[in-house]
Amino acid sequence: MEKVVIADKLTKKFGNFIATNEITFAVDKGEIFGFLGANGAGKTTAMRMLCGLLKPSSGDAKVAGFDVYTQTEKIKERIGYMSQKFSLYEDLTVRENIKFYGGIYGLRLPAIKSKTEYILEKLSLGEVADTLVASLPLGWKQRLAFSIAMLHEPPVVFLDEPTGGVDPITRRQFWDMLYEAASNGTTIFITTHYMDEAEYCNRVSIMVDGRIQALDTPRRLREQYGVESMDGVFQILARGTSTK
Ligand SMILES: Nc1ncnc2c1ncn2[C@@H]1O[C@H](COP(=O)(O)OP(=O)(O)OP(=O)(O)O)[C@@H](O)[C@H]1O
Repeated sequence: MEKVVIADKLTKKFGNFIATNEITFAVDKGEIFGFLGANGAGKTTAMRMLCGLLKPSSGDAKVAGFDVYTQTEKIKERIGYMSQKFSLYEDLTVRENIKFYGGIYGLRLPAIKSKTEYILEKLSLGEVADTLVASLPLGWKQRLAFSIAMLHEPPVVFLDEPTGGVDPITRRQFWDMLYEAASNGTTIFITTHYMDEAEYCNRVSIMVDGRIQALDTPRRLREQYGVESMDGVFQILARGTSTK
């Protein structure tokens, strides 16, 4: 199986403080990999290193076959990225946002046009194509932001708490998009605080104080810790408490 994200003892120190401590894992092509941890565990730091935005202190990592020390520009071209504070322009329309980001990702005008039609149709946004993004419901904005992160058809997409602030049904609709992208071979690397979402991942890692404390399928983690849900696993590992 092709490995799309590989981290080998990847470490980031800020002065004497070790934010990410020798994390090691490999994510398969088309896998949905959940990257969990309590606030301050080091997830964002790790993700920024993998996206080529922050130089590691030590260890190695490759994303889409490129090295995080020496090939950061190539990595940036080949990844999609969406954060909780996703960067849609609220004062542009849906159509204008797609066009703007298409241009940033280097798509030509005909490709932008066909992608625009595809996204409008797929997300049933035809009626609001010329409406300002500011007036859309949050769940619609999140799905639009994900579609825009996928405009240049990256092999891997990094999602940093992409579904914050919406209800479980709206989150589920977002996850339908993730499953479809993954089944088409896109690798999904996602952080979340929602444990229903952790259950949806193929595999989950849980970080505590900069280290990966557990990494397996949700089912095997539940079995290993003898609990009914990923929330139970998370409480034991990340919060140091048991809810059994
Ligand atoms: N530039 C920096 N300089 C110093 N310390 C930093 C810096 N960036 C992050 N840290 C520290 O590293 C630790 C890990 O932060 P990080 O943002 O990676 O955690 P996180 O798991 O993403 O948390 P959250 O879920 O709150 O986003 C925190 O204690 C944070 O204060």
